[in-house]
Amino acid sequence: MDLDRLAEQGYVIVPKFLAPEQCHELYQYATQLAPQDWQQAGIGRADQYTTNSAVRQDKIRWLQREVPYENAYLRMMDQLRVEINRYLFMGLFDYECHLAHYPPGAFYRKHLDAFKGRSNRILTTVFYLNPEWTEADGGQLVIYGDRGEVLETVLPEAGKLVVFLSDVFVHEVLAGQRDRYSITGWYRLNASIGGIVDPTR
Ligand SMILES: O=C(O)CCC(=O)C(=O)O
Ligand SMILES: [Fe+2]
Repeated sequence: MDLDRLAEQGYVIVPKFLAPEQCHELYQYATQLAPQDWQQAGIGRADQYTTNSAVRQDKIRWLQREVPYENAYLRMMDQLRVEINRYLFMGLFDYECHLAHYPPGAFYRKHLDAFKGRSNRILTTVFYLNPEWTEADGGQLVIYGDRGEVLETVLPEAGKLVVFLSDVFVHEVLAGQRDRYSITGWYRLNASIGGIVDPTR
């Protein structure tokens, strides 16, 4: 992964972050989950959490260390965290992530993943699991610059990882024609102060 690029432009797109076999396993895992394994995605954290289908319509599943397939991904992202800290001195403290499933037609309107000075979400990672995704399938991630210009339009293709600063880049997920699977996560700083434990979600 090109950490210089991340440092320079605030985001990086890695077309083949994982080998095809690893992507395929995660894809199989995500697609065989039962409806009760998923929850309606919301906006906001902890006591500010609400669901709002006008803003986002995906279903999510927080990954847990107790589930082997899920732990494997978490451990890999832990390694990446150490690498980023070593190289960019970011002091990232931990990582949380969820699987996301966007059924056909589902979207996530323009948003930031964190607000300046208000959140401990520092870096967003999005990893895509979708084999043979084409332009016609839609479901692109659009990343905007600070004047509202389009910086990147990203196809959610299997193996691709996108990493960006959570409080800098407005982004959105366009509606697609197919079921769209991804793993979205956040590297966080430890914002616990005065013995008050900061909730992870
Ligand atoms: O799936 C994507 O491309 C982005 C998802 C996203 O923006 C989020 O979950 O906050
Ligand atoms: Fe987001």
